[in-house]
Amino acid sequence: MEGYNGTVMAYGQTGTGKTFTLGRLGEEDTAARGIMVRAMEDILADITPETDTVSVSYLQLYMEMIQDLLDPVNDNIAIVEDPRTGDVSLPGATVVEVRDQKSFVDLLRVGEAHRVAANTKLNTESSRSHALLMVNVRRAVKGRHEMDASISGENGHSSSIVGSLRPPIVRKSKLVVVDLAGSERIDKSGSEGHTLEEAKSINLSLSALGKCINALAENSPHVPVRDSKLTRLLKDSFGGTARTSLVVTIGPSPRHRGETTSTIMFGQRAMKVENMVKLKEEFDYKSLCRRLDIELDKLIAENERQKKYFDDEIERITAEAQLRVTEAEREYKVALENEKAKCHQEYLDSIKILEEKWKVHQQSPKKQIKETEPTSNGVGEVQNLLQNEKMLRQSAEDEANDLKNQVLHWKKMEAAATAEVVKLRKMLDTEASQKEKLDEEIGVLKSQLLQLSLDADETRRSLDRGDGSGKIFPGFDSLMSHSRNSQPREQSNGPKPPIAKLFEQVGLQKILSLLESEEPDVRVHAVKVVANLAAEEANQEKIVEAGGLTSLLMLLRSSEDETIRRVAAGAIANLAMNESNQDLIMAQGGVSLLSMTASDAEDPQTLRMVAGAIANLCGNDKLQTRLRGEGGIKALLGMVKSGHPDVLAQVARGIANFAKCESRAATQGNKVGKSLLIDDGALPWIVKNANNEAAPIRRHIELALCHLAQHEVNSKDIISEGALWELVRISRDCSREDIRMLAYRTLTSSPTLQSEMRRLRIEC
Ligand SMILES: Nc1ncnc2c1ncn2[C@@H]1O[C@H](COP(=O)(O)OP(=O)(O)OP(=O)(O)O)[C@@H](O)[C@H]1O
Repeated sequence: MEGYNGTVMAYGQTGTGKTFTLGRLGEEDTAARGIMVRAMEDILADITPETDTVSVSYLQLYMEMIQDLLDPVNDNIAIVEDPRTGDVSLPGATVVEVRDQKSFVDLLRVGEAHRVAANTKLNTESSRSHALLMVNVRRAVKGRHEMDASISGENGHSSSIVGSLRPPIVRKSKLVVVDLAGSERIDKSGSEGHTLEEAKSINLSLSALGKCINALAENSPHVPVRDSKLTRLLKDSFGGTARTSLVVTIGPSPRHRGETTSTIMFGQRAMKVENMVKLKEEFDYKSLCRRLDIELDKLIAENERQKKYFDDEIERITAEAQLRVTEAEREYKVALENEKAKCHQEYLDSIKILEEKWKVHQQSPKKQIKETEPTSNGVGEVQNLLQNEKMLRQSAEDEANDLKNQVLHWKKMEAAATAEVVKLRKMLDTEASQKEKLDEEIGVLKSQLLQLSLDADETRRSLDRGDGSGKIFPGFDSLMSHSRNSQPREQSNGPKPPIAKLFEQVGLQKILSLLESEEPDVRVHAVKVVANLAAEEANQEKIVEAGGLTSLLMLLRSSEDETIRRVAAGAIANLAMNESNQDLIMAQGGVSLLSMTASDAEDPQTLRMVAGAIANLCGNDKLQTRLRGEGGIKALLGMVKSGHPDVLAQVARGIANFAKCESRAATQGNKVGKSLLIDDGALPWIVKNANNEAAPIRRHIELALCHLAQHEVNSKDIISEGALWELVRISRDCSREDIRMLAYRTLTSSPTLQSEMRRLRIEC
């Protein structure tokens, strides 16, 4: 009952064994245990203490008051209905967690002791109240701990962030066992006074229950659940979402013929009520909140760490640049001072030399008169010295200019360093805003994935309910409409479906990359989205081009999750509608992977998807031999074990496609030998199901048989396996005129079949 609600009710005349059937503890004789004890044994046997909790409330409805049988002082418990889900609960009731069978039996004993019993004429221990045992089982769905682990990993990969926003799922199951008070006629039970009031109250609530059952059985738009507390409490149990079993008890005495008839009629009416069993899963938002808090703390710490790193880096670069500028200025000043000092010294030395020469010249006048030439020589020397001084000045100026240039160069470098710092700051700002954008994008992606997953689950549930629209699950839709030229479904007149929106906003590449996510849940959602996209013919080529087919085949090969394999197979089935994709599927070993999936799977829906994919490949003339060589036909025939009509319909379609291709090849002279289908042992199954009551299965098989019989070399097997009789039946009775005519033409054109028919005196 994991994730589902269940109800067991016992209804019947007083004293006929309702409490006997439901409530016996069977302490001395285990064979005498009632349904309550046995049900709890079953539940406890399936419990894993790490993930599951089982809790019990035990109540009685007495005179329209709900009393807690585990705490009788609490005798006016209110019924609360969840306006969103319609679930009924009793928050005021005592809830006791049950860990073993013994503690449960002790609880039942306490409850039974408090149950109001009064003597009536009919039953010395007649229960005067309706007793309700409520067992709640909560199961944390597997795999969440892995997600937690990845969140606590060092570098939060984006896919793990996506996963962290998916709340853990709790599967809630509720079993309600109702021991109704006796349905009796007041005069028979001899009720008087207070007991009469009890009887009236009991009859009132049971008649309210009867009215609800009648309304539901007749599909009446109004069901009067509000007429009594009993019907309000059991609202979910009839015509709701629970699996409901009704036990009716009757007395063997002819005296009670009237009660017996009305009890049986009650049961018959109740059998007409159809419930829609619904899986109860809830998100565990508290645990998600805790996880997000941790995630947030981590992101804040990471953000602060990065900010500090960049601040330190800016400080370091600024200090370095400053140091280099100061060093350059210092070097320049020293060099300048040195050069100045050197020039000054040279200047002083030159002056000194000149002064000395001048003195020598003054001290020897005669020589000066005699040597007219030397005088002119002295002037030349001065002129030379002045010339030298000028040159020295010039070189000092040049060097000063060099140094100035150097300072200019260093200043430029300082400006470049400052520009680099500004650039780094800008880069930081850009990165921060990109991070913000990415965070937003991830948020959108996560909510879209969540929404899509809910949509996909909802459509799948709708499919399971089979509400007949036939267009609920795009994968299913396309799978069934296997015509290669099928028109694309609804064009863009109306609002775009969520998948198409996601496709546009997120991009195919990103969606496909999620197929390889570490997170199992993200993989599940991603494969569902890809399967939905693959249902649209317009997307199929893009998916294959972007490597989606390879990823889907990889999932078939490596995933251990049944849902992933089922949805991946469905997506492959849709892609296999296209002829060029069929070649690619074969080339990438798709047939072996599909066969392997078929042999491992038990879920009929997985088998249906796999069979659908192979059936599409069967319709390709060029792939016949390879498909069969890689075990495609064997895998297809192996799936008939499932017995599920949806699976059988796909198998039959595959066989019909294959037989048609073979017959075409035979007509064109490309096939000589016997049918590969017959070699692989398909004929006995074909004969057995040629008259299957499900029209889609029957139609495909009839076609397959006609195609097989068209090739003369198959005739002997057709006769020996008894398929001739089926062909004759098809030619006479088939409601589809085209198939009827095909069978007739086949029979009349085959010499071997004709001679056998003459031998058996059969006429078409
Ligand atoms: N299958 C059975 N075999 C033997 N004894 C039975 C059986 N069914 C009922 N009884 C006996 O009949 C008596 C009445 O049964 P029980 O109390 O279960 O009836 P009930 O339908 O719950 O009555 P009420 O509606 O008045 O509570 C009990 O003594 C019980 O032991």
